[in-house]
Amino acid sequence: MINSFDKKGPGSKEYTNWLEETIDSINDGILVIDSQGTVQFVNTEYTKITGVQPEAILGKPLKEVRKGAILPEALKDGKRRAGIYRREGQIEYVIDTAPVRKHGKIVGAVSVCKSLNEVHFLTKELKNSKERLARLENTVGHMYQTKYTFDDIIGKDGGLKETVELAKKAAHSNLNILIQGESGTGKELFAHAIHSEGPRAKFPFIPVNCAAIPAELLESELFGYEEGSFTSSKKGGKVGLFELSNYGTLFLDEIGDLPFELQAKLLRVLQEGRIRKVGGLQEREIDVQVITATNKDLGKLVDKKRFREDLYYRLNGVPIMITPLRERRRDITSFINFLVKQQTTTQQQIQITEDAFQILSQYDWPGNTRELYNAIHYALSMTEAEYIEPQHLPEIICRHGSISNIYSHQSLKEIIKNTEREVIRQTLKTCGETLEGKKLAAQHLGISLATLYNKMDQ
Ligand SMILES: Nc1ncnc2c1ncn2[C@@H]1O[C@H](COP(=O)(O)OP(=O)(O)OP(=O)(O)O)[C@@H](O)[C@H]1O
Repeated sequence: MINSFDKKGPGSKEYTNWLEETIDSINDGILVIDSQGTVQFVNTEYTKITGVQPEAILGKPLKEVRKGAILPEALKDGKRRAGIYRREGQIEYVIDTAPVRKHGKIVGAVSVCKSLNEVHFLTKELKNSKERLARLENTVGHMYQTKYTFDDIIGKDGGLKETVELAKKAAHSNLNILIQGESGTGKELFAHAIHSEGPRAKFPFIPVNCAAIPAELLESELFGYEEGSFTSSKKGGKVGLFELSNYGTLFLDEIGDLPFELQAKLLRVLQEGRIRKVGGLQEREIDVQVITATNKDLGKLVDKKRFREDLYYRLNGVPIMITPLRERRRDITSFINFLVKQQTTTQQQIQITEDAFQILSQYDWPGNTRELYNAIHYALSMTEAEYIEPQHLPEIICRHGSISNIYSHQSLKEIIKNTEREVIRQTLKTCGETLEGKKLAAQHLGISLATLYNKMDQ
């Protein structure tokens, strides 16, 4: 050991003081006895752990002041002992003991004690961290899983059946897939179904909406960045979505909105199968199936030079076109049946009247299936009876179906009878179904009670 006491050397007062201070600053409790078993030294941590003050113990035989002390055994048998458990009130600790030898002769013994409170604390922390990690893994696992399979796709009209068949084949290929169709036609649903059908199903499915991420962030989101590559960059850098979806599927929604500068970078990644983080030098191989979707006409964007032609062909490995709902009207019945069944209980048998159905099947559905779903959910919450009628549908859809369209299949007699029945039903709903309510309803309608009963029976 090299220190400033070398001149005075071990044995000097300064040296002893320095040694005591050193031992005192150790994080474990230390107690030393001499060859007679008398306590010669305790450090501050020993008092902290055991609660025993130095004046209560120093210069006294350890066996007398600490009943059951094991340290004097080391004087007799010269053995080391480790991990002896002790408890002092709330404080738990473990002791290691060892004899102190000089020229082979036992001249004393030392014990080192460690508080278990810290160990307990750290164990608890570790347990919490493990639980947090498990929760995170669970959440992240769910985040990266698909929600739908091909079984969730409803309908087969207007070529949808063939589209599903094509998508199933594409799922087993390694080709990039481009899904085109109007908003709400089910492009994202198809992307989920393709991923869950194919061999990549057990790996991540990562959806990215290219229109929702600011252009200046998109590149680092997709490819990641190295630490310090820009002022607000995170410590340790960031893993990009391409890398996160390795062996799985990256779903780039609204690909028509991908900034032109990024299109060249995406093309490079798709051609080379390698990515390089923003601000990085190293390249990393990736194995990702890329599914893209757009409700824009990508071909037209190419013509207008707003989308790179070479990228368009790269992405369009398997082109999937989803027909708009107005061109597969027969599917509307399947959607309605599915939604009504899904939303109602077995006791509550809600049906859709012919008039309401006519309106739904003649409407153009610019928002496609999404709009139809919303309309049916709206109607189900508007009706209190067991059938959905035109007045329960969203106003915009009702307004669209003209009178002649709505009633085109009915005779005038039927229209009058149905309208009368509906007016009576609404009036009774307001006045009540009791005798008094019926009298009031008849009065409101300007008919006798007998006529009201008569019409109610029809
Ligand atoms: N054929 C279908 N069968 C069952 N549900 C469907 C079908 N098509 C669409 N849907 C449902 O309609 C809603 C809209 O679908 P989705 O989000 O996949 O459409 P999108 O084409 O991706 O729309 P956008 O272009 O606006 O992003 C979703 O709730 C989806 O589950």
